[in-house]
Amino acid sequence: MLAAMICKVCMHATMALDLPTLMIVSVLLSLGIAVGFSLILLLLPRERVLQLWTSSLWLLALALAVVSAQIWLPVRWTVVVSNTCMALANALLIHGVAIHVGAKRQLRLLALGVGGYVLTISWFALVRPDFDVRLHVFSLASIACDGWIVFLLLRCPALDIRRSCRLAALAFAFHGALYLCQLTCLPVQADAAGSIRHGGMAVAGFYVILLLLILAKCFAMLLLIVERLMAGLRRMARLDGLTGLLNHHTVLGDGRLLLEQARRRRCPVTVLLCDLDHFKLINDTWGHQAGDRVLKHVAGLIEDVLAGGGHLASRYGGEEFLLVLLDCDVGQALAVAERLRRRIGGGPASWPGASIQVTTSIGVSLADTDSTFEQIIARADAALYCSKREGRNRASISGRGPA
Ligand SMILES: Nc1nc2c(ncn2[C@@H]2O[C@H](COP(=O)(O)OP(=O)(O)OP(=O)(O)O)[C@@H](O)[C@H]2O)c(=O)[nH]1
Repeated sequence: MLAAMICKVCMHATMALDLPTLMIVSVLLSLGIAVGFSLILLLLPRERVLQLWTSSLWLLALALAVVSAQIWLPVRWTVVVSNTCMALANALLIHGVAIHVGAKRQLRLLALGVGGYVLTISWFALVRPDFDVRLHVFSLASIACDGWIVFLLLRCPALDIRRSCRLAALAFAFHGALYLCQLTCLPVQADAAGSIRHGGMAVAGFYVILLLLILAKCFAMLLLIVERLMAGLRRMARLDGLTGLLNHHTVLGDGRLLLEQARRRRCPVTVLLCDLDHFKLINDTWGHQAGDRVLKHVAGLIEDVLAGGGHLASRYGGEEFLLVLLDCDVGQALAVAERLRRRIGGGPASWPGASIQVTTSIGVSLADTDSTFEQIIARADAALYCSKREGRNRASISGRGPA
């Protein structure tokens, strides 16, 4: 009974859907989507990908409007103009996806594709008019664009935007698959002169599903932008804006987690608290911006020394850095502290007209079995104080004094 009802509805839709109606629906829909994207662009005017996709959607709306105007304009020229707009729209879409996933931009290949497509369509519209060939070329080009986009989305290296990339790839893959079906399974096509009814329910169904998939693609594009913005916000909330290391709040949370996991696996954890020596003097001598430069320089050295190994590196306060070393006993931690101290003391930060020398004092504290993370940091702080008291530019171990 349900199947009969669905059949009835489809039959009704088929009878109601002739090509001009469908074209008007498509134009209105694409205009609505383009306006929607433009409104979002007003909120995010610097979003390069959104700029490209919004332009692409306006071009798509223009292409459909030109096709709808075939009743009043010379058909051949409307075919050329609408297909040119469509090709440019797809090029902007692909370019935006490439930027979104951080892939290499292939502007030359895109320009070649657009040029080749427009020339082929123009040939079969102006020189040797042939509707069937044009339709096949259009379908093949759509499949190629969707395939290109799916390829880019699935190869996206960033973990934090991978979910939306996969969902969007699905929408584009369905869109491409629909054109593949059209190319291989639909013998009778609707054209400007005819109506969808000539093609029967299959052709009407194709156009209805096509509209739905275009909507799905647009939602997928929004999803891509939303997830990337959210990932950016999450990153900003976790990191220190100046150095790019973890910030105070994040290292406390991540450190507690790391400590719990390490205790379960019975592997040692050590905390290093580093404080730059006489940093106020650097600010007073060279200015605050030079001080910032030194902080970035030191952060780079810390990242270098701790590369790999699952350790945490953070900017704990103004000129204080807290490091949490996983799977490191006191001896290994001290070796890391010494390496870091020598790297920082051995290579001055470059600043216009000067190179600024800085040293660091370090406190080292091993996590025992029952202290909280905060208590371990407090012990590292006491050891750091010991290093400062003993003359700076040295590392001290909690409870043992200078190494
Ligand atoms: N440029 C810059 N300076 C900062 C920043 N955060 C804190 N500071 C400065 O860091 C300096 C820290 O000074 P103090 O706490 O006296 O420490 P110190 O001069 O390093 O002396 P010791 O630690 O005893 O060796 C202050 O002058 C702060 O203004 C920052 O983000 N950028």
